[in-house]
Amino acid sequence: MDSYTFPDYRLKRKMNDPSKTPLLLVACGSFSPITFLHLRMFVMAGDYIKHNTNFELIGGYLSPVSDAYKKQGLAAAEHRVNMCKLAIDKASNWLMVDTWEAESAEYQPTALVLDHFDHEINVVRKGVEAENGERKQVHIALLAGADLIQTMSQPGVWAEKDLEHILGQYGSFIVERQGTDIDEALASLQTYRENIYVIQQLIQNDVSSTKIRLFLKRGMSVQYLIPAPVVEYIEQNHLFVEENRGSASSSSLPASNEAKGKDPEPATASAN
Ligand SMILES: Nc1ncnc2c1ncn2[C@@H]1O[C@H](COP(=O)(O)OP(=O)(O)OP(=O)(O)O)[C@@H](O)[C@H]1O
Ligand SMILES: NC(=O)c1ccc[n+]([C@@H]2O[C@H](COP(=O)(O)O)[C@@H](O)[C@H]2O)c1
Repeated sequence: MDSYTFPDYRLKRKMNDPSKTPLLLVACGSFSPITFLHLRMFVMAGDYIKHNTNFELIGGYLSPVSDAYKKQGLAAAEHRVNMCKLAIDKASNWLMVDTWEAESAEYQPTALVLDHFDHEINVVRKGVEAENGERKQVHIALLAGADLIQTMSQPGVWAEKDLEHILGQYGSFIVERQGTDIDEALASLQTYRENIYVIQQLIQNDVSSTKIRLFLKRGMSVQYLIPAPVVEYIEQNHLFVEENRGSASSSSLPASNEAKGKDPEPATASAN
């Protein structure tokens, strides 16, 4: 990780409304490959935040998981990072791709990933400018689909202290997802309810990376389901033609892979 630098070129430097609480959204995921829904999640959250909260968004990050996650269908981190960058390059003025997780040789649990952002934003950069040169600490939050929050009630996938850390300290914006009963998913997370914001998908879109990989494997087009430069990149690099299965196992991986019908891996999420 010698060459790693935290990207901050699209972070808001000064708040528009200093009476609000500055907020940063972080989406952790495989992005194998990135889809329009991954990007829509940020936009839906942006609308929700603007109309329903007292937060002011100062930026958003995609954080592709490390190759050590070994999930079925996980393309090499280098490709996943490149695809994420191509997806946001010209299409967004506030989203960035952070490669800290992807460049790590080891799997980084989500709690540690959020700590990394907290450090970069609130310790290194001392938050964001509010008014009269004064700086405000930025609230860091996890942006995720309902299926991810559902795994938080499944035994062995998340360490209890990680849940406390993620939902108690940081909080989460959850986008509804077809096939997941949000009330059921939140039932055992009531302690953290005031830190969990549920966003309705007013136009249902259930595109997933799994479906994209399946189409590609069958030689079907994925045009208009994922960004055009990503379609081009996949073609040029002959990605997802064969399902690439993770091989090695690691004791620090969460069991969600198994729970979601992915490569079974032994579990126990670590915590800080
Ligand atoms: N259609 C969707 N609706 C709501 N959330 C989604 C959707 N697609 C992805 N997400 C969310 O995006 C985040 C990143 O997900 P990830 O890359 O693991 O996506 P995925 O499309 O579910 O992948 P895969 O199909 O490979 O399991 C997760 O929090 C996931 O819940
Ligand atoms: N214990 C944990 O920290 C934990 C458990 C499950 C998933 N996750 C994260 O959620 C994201 C999405 O994972 P899945 O693609 O397996 O749903 C990944 O970034 C992964 O690292 C973290």
